[in-house]
Amino acid sequence: MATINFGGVLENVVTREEFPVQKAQEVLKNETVAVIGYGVQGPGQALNLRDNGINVIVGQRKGTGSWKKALADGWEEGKTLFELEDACKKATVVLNLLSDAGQIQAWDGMKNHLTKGKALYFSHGFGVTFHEKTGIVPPKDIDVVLVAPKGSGTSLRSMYLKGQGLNSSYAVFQNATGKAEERVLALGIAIGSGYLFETTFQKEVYSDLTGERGILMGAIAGVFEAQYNVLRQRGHTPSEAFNETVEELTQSLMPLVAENGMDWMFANCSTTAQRGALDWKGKFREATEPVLNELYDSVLSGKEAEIVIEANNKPDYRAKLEEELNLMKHSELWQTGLEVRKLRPKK
Ligand SMILES: NC(=O)C1=CN([C@@H]2O[C@H](COP(=O)(O)OP(=O)(O)OC[C@H]3O[C@@H](n4cnc5c(N)ncnc54)[C@H](O)[C@@H]3O)[C@@H](O)[C@H]2O)C=CC1
Ligand SMILES: CC(=O)[C@](C)(O)C(=O)O
Ligand SMILES: [Mg+2]
Ligand SMILES: [Mg+2]
Repeated sequence: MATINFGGVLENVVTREEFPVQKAQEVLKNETVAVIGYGVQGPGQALNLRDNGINVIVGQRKGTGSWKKALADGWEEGKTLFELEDACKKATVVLNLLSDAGQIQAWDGMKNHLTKGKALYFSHGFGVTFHEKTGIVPPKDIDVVLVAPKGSGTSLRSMYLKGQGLNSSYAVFQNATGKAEERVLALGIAIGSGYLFETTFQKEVYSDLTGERGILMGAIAGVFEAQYNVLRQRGHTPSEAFNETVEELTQSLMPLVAENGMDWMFANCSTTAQRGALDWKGKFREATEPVLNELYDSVLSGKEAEIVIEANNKPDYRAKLEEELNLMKHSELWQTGLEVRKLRPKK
């Protein structure tokens, strides 16, 4: 484990250099790893594990779209693809990658198969942290661990195929066998993480729910809409409003931030832009900090978890969600985006 100085704060980080895939293979050589759920994280983690030479099977409800996807990805019914509970029974390590709401419904059936010495793994601290709402309380004689890739399962897979790796956080909630730590690190590396940073189940879920509702998804989608609307109301064309709000950010400026930091992006913009952006940055920070605090409180109190669980329990939830996403897709802003993306020159 390397200790890294992050701007003056020391943290433990595990990289592929000190914990190579070969070591993960060695640690997991006698394990049967079952990936339960084949939605977004399921395929990314299962395929990376398979390509890394781990003994992996998939558990999924038969007849669903995800089951068909698993078949298309080369998992074979009765050999490497099973019903949920059959896979849990065969496994020594169970990766619970059902949707957070699905985990609640499937828990009673799954927990019977979590016998002494097995390991139960999550990619979110949700179920265990909010156990009063989810009912997910693991038996005491198993290991309970977490590896949470900090990005979509789709990226986990595509980055792995390019030889890169998404970063993931990891945590041990329960160490019944004395081997939970090496098991979780081996799993973290074998699912294709670039490096692993240490956390707890609680810290993971509080930061994750805040991040996705905040800047990663909710805030950025909201601020995009606000700026696009203002530009449109002030007489700008859709393409101008879109390019000045989204396209320039994703195509030019954020890649510069990703490459070398915010000051580097600023340094590569005009002095006119730098002056104005530095002056307005504080105003945006002050306007949004109270909203982000309100959000964090709502996460901490369990209200956000409750909203998600309740929404998912409605029978028409998927259809309603689909409708909301469709509304976004068909808005002028994102229809403009569709056309703008087509205009990007191809290699
Ligand atoms: N989507 C992502 O890329 C990320 C997800 N995570 C976490 O990973 C876990 C899995 O998330 P996703 O892959 O997004 O899940 P998902 O929403 O794609 O669903 C996964 C699977 O759960 C199954 N499922 C849903 N309800 C069920 C039920 N009642 N009974 C049995 N099966 C059911 C579905 O058939 C689907 O195959 C969650 O804990 C999530 O918070 C963490 C990081 C990123
Ligand atoms: C992709 C990810 O890490 C998220 C946004 O937290 C999620 O999908 O839950
Ligand atoms: Mg996340
Ligand atoms: Mg999340």
